[in-house]
Amino acid sequence: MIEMNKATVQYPGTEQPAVNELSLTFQRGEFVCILGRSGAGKSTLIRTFNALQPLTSGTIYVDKQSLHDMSEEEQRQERARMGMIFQHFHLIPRLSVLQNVLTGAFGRKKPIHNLLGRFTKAEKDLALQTLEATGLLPFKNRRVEALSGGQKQRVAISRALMQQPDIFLGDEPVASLDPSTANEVFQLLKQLHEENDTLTFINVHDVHLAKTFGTRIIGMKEGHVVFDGPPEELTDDVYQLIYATEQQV
Ligand SMILES: Nc1ncnc2c1ncn2[C@@H]1O[C@H](COP(=O)(O)OP(=O)(O)OP(=O)(O)O)[C@@H](O)[C@H]1O
Repeated sequence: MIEMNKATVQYPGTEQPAVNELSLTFQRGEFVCILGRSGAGKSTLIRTFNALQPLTSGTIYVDKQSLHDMSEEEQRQERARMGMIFQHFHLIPRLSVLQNVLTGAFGRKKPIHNLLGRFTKAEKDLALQTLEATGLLPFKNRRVEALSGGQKQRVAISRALMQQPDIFLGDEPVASLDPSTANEVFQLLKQLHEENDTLTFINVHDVHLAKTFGTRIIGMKEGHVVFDGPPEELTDDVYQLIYATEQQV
C-alpha cells in the first residue's frame, strides 16, 4: 500500500537528514508503532506519507501513486484519504464537538462550501456515526474547550474518521494524556483500525503501549531504521539500541 524507496528528508541548514534513505513497505491492516528518541525523525517520517513533508530525494508511492509529484489540489484530495491526529489535538476550542468533527469533511469539499460552512445530510449523519464510534455522542453540542484531554483526542479521532481514511496517521497522539487515558485512546484506535481495516501509524514514546497494540514496531534513530519487526522481537537489547545516546553506545 505504501512503498518507500530511499526516501530522504533533509531540512535546510541541518547537517544530517531527518529521514535518511528509508526503503520500507507497508500493507493495509498493519498497526505500526514508531519508537525513537526525541529528534529521531518519527514525525518527519509520518508527514512524508501524506506529503505534508516534501522529500529531498527518493520516492514514496501510496497505492502506486506518488503524492509528492502531484499538484497541490491533487495532494489535497489524496490527503483526504489519510486521517491524521496530533499531540495537541488541533481542534477549534470555541466550536462544538459536532462542528469540529464536521470540519473533517473539508478535504473532500469545494473550498467555497467550507467557507460557507455548508454540510450535506450525509455528512452530518456520518459525523454523528463517528461520534457514536468514539463514545462522544452525548457530548455533541458541548464546546470542545470544556472537554478533558482524552475527550478532545476522541473528537480529533472522530474528525479523522470523517475522512473515512484508508491510512491513519497519529503523531504522538497520547503524549499529552495520563497513562490510563492513553491506554483507552490506544484501545479505541486499535478497535477502529480493525473495524475499518486501515493502515495505521502511531508515533509513541511509551514502549509498553507500542508492544501491547502494535503489529509491527519501527525503531528510529537519527533518521535511520534500527529495528523493524513484530513486538515480540523488541527485546531489551533492541530497546537499548533505539534509546541509547551517542555516549552510551
Ligand atoms: N522544520 C525544521 N527545520 C529544521 N530541522 C527540523 C525541522 N523539523 C524537524 N527538524 C529536525 O529534524 C530531526 C527530526 O525531527 P522530528 O520532529 O521528525 O523527530 P521526532 O522523532 O518526531 O521527535 P519528537 O519525538 O521530539 O517529536 C530533528 O533533529 C529536528 O531538530
